[in-house]
Amino acid sequence: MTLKKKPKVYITRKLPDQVETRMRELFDAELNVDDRPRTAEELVQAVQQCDVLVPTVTDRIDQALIEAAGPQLKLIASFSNGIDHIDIDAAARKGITVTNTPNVLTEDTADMTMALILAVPRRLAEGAQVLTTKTGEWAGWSPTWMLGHRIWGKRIGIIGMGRIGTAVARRAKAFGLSIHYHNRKRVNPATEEALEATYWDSLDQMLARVDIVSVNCPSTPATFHLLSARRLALMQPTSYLVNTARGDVIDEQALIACLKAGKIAGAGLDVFENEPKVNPKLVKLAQEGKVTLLPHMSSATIEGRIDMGEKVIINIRTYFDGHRPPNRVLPNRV
Ligand SMILES: NC(=O)C1=CN([C@@H]2O[C@H](COP(=O)(O)OP(=O)(O)OC[C@H]3O[C@@H](n4cnc5c(N)ncnc54)[C@H](O)[C@@H]3O)[C@@H](O)[C@H]2O)C=CC1
Ligand SMILES: O=CC(=O)O
Repeated sequence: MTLKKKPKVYITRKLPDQVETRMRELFDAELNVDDRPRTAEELVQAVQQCDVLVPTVTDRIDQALIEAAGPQLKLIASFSNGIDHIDIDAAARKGITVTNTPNVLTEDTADMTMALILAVPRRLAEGAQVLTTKTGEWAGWSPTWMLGHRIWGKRIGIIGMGRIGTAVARRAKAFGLSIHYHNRKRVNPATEEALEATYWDSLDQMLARVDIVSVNCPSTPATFHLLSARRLALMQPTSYLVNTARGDVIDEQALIACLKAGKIAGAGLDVFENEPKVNPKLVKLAQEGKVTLLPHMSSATIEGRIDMGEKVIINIRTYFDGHRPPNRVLPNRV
């Protein structure tokens, strides 16, 4: 699809300066310099005027919005890896192409997942807090104070052995964890062999046998509350749960109940069911040292965000040059 004039591109959030500069050069770009999240009404107005919408994970691109779009809207080039905020089927029905930005944030997200895997059993946030709130005063080293749990030699169970899950497995192996995973399908034998990974067809069985569970699958109808009250109850009381994927893969209320009852030892969460709201009960559990909470920042590196912007630009350019954009998301492929 070739446009004679520059495509009108509506970007919903502030992006790194160099990405915005390039977008201004290439497109008729409407930026959001104040970074105020756009309202549903503003998004409706935008899709009635722009050729390309560049949303992020904080925008809801649902069926109603897509149906309200004008005929000129051809492409939704999301500045995100996950695409659960977009109704891909509704877009396909309207002939709108959807793209995302995979790969470039894999390693950053895996790093932060590993950071949580280390932080929760080793009480990193609690320890850091001691010196932050007490203005540097503490009683000094003690043989029995601030004891956490060793992760070396333990078993990690990864749910979703895709790009990020595999990158987490590589890191975890280097930290002396044995790798277990559950995925829609088994990964190729070479990857399994390199990671010395054990595949569990049954998620239930894996949950009962591992010490740390890492959630790395997308949010889809099939993964909604995949970690339900029943499945959380299968985990060992000494085990930990880390989620850097999407909040709704875990039944958050059930997780809170499990943590309060001591049915699992702790959790590290970067994502929440009702972002940006965080359940106050989770905040309280964080204050008690039972969970470590991060504000959805697993992919937050400047390098990653610039690369994501570059991918968005390539997807838009390729589309308007008449080719299939490299990161096209197809319906029913989530
Ligand atoms: N916290 C953050 O800042 C970030 C979070 N993410 C999240 O991480 C997710 C994963 O990203 P990638 O690894 O790049 O995706 P990917 O598509 O490479 O991997 C996802 C894996 O999950 C598996 N899967 C899907 N449905 C499943 C199910 N029902 N049961 C078991 N396995 C299932 C897939 O087969 C695939 O192997 C994204 O969808 C996004 O939600 C991604 C980037 C940053
Ligand atoms: O959560 C972030 C993403 O890009 O997906």
